[in-house]
Amino acid sequence: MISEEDVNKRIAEMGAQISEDYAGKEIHLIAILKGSVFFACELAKRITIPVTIDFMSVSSYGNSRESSGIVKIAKDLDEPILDKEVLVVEDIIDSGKTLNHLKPMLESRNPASLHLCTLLSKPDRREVEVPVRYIGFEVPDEFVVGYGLDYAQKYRNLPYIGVAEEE
Ligand SMILES: O=P(O)(O)OC[C@H]1O[C@H](OP(=O)(O)OP(=O)(O)O)[C@H](O)[C@@H]1O
Ligand code: HPA
Ligand SMILES: [Mg+2]
Repeated sequence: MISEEDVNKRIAEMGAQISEDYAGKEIHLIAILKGSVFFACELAKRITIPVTIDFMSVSSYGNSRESSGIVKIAKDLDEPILDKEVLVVEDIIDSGKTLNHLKPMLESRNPASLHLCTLLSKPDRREVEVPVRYIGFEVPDEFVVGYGLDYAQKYRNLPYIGVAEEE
């Protein structure tokens, strides 16, 4: 669906935009495991202001193509986010349930600011609205894999975005 070249080009643009928007500040990236790790690493490399990074593990899809609706926190952040400029990094926003659950939880820890950044967004599937500051690509309603996105834990390592065909 999206070639390796196009993904990497877009991530470089996003990194430049974020560096400009947060000029003079430090940015604290929160990557949501596991899907966003590939994107978060590429993005961090393209940000030219000081960057720190932390990880949180939540999962609602398990091995299926549909969100269970239950957002399970398997690992919390290592560091407090009080007074930090926080950017939550996701690989995809689909129903919106994951971020809808996470955003108020993180905001209650009083960061200086908190915005969302996602490589992909699937607007046709949205069940709850979440305000997203940075979106790499809007994609149609197909189950996508690659660049961190899995189907039953596989295909995360593809360097491009593809579509998982129905069996
Ligand atoms: O907008 P939503 O419908 O909530 O879907 C988006 C979330 O689902 C995926 O995670 P998943 O639960 O599959 O965990 P994973 O990152 O470990 O694959 C993806 O990485 C997002 O975190
Ligand atoms: O399209 C998708 N692909 C992989 N994981 C996902 N999690 C939510 N939507 C998707
Ligand atoms: Mg997944």
